[in-house]
Formats: sequence, structure tokens, C-alpha cells
Amino acid sequence: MTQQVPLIIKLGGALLETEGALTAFIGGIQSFLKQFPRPLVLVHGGGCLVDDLLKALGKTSTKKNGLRVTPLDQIPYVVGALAGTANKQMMAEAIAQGLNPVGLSLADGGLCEVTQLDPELGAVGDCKPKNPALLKALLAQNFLPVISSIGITAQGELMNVNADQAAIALAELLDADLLMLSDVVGILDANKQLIPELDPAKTEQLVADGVITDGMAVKVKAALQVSAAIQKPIVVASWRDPELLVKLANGEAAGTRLQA
Ligand SMILES: Nc1ncnc2c1ncn2[C@@H]1O[C@H](COP(=O)(O)OP(=O)(O)O)[C@@H](O)[C@H]1O
Ligand SMILES: CC(=O)N[C@@H](CCC(=O)OP(=O)(O)O)C(=O)O
Repeated sequence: MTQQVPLIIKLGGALLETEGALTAFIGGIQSFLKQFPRPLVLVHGGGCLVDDLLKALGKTSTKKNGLRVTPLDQIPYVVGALAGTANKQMMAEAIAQGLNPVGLSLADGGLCEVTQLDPELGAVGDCKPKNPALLKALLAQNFLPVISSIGITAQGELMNVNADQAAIALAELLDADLLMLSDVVGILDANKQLIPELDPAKTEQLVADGVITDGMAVKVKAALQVSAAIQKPIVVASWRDPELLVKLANGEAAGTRLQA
């Protein structure tokens, strides 16, 4: 029997703070899986939850090239917001809609090797694929893995990994298809119009021109990196449309297709 290629969906954290969006999106997953059953993994961010928590604690937070500078005294709160609140809110909605989720981090079962990216960023991790055994076992049993972007180094240090970078490591780990969903319809040009397709040269130009910035610059770089590694196009689209998964499975165009 041939194994079906898993689908990894990366969900930006704003989904969790947008009224009704998570319920609608998990509903969309249900109808997608009914029509197109296949192994599915959710990887989620939660940057906005981190922002809210740090602000409530009276702490400031900055980003460098789209990555959050994470001082050692802030990593416990980042872990709480991402591996705790965000992960368990996703789990709760999946359970409420009858799915069978398993909440994980990048460290569980040695899924990813995480090392400190740059001492200037503090507890921010670089993430590489390591051991797919746990995910393969869960998918074979029809569980729905829901993975936060918290990692742990070989020395036992907690690390904050950008969730797009976590998603590409997991896509490489499973040789999976990857869909990156954010709060925008896809990558927009200087006139705020959707760009249907992007290659590395055009992407580099848009970043250099300041049209693709912040978190989206991190996302496109990650998407092109994994597209080159697994030789597949990566779609960047919006979680606002619960029908998106069915539309894409039916061959309809949506979002931006990045191909290395
Ligand atoms: N060219 C662009 N097209 C679309 N969004 C862009 C672009 N440049 C910057 N952005 C910003 O990137 C954001 C998405 O990145 P990010 O906030 O990191 O998403 P997520 O949390 O979903 O991973 C958008 O909300 C938008 O503000
Ligand atoms: C190092 C780094 O930047 N980590 C991110 C992790 C969460 C994330 O990526 O969330 P979104 O996908 O919702 O943006 C952060 O702390 O915001």
C-alpha cells in the first residue's frame, strides 16, 4: 500500500485572536478531511499571544529581521503563550469538533534539532529536522498532531523558534506538502494586489524593494528554502477562508505559490 503524503498546515497566531476564525477553520478542516482524507499536521504560531502576555506583564519586546529578541528572563512566558495557551486553544477547538489532536512541541520525540540561532537574539532557536518516528506513528494511528514552535537544545535550554521556520523543518522531516496560512490572502505587491506566483529572483527583488517586509520576509525565505529542499511549491494563503483547503484540493488557485 502506498503511504499518502502528509499535509502540514502552518497557522499564524492571529487566527487565535480573530473572533470565530478558529472554529470556522477547524470546521473547514473537517469538511476537507471528509472529502480528501490524508494525514494532517498543524503547526501554529502565536506571536500576538506572546505580545499580549509580555505587555500585560509590563515587559517590552522587540523584533530583529522579523524574529523576536527573547531575553532569558522572558523565555518562560514565551513558552507559556506558545506551547501552553496557543497550543491548548487549538487542541480545545479540535476536540470540540470531534478531531483527535495530540499537542506537541519541536522537542517531543526528538522531532527537531534546535540550537541557539544568534546570541544577540537570546533564546531564539534554529531548527533542523531530526527524528520523524513519533509523527509517523501518530499519523499512522489517525491522530492530529498540533505542534508549537518551542524547541529544546541538546543542553536542555528552552528556545523560541519562529513558527514558519519550525513548519519548514517539519515539512522537510516528513517530505510533506506545506501550506502556510496567515491573516492576508497571500503575498501582495506594492499596490496591495495578490501575487499569484513567485520565484526566488522576483521574491528577492520584492524584499530588496521593501514590498515584502517583517514576518512575511521570514515566511517567504523559509518557503523558498523548503521548496528547494523538497522540490515542491509552497502556498502562502489566508486562514480566513474555511473553504480554502477544499478549493486547493480541487485544483483552484488561491494565495501565492512560491517555487524555488
Ligand atoms: N508583501 C506583503 N504581502 C503580504 N503581507 C505582508 C507583506 N509584507 C509584509 N506583510 C505583513 O506580513 C504579515 C504576515 O506575517 P506574520 O505576521 O509573520 O504572519 P503569521 O503570524 O501569520 O506567520 C501580514 O499581516 C502583513 O502585515
Ligand atoms: C523567534 C520568533 O520570532 N518566534 C515567534 C514564535 C511565534 C510565531 O512565529 O508566531 P506567528 O506565526 O503567529 O507569527 C515569536 O515569538 O513571535
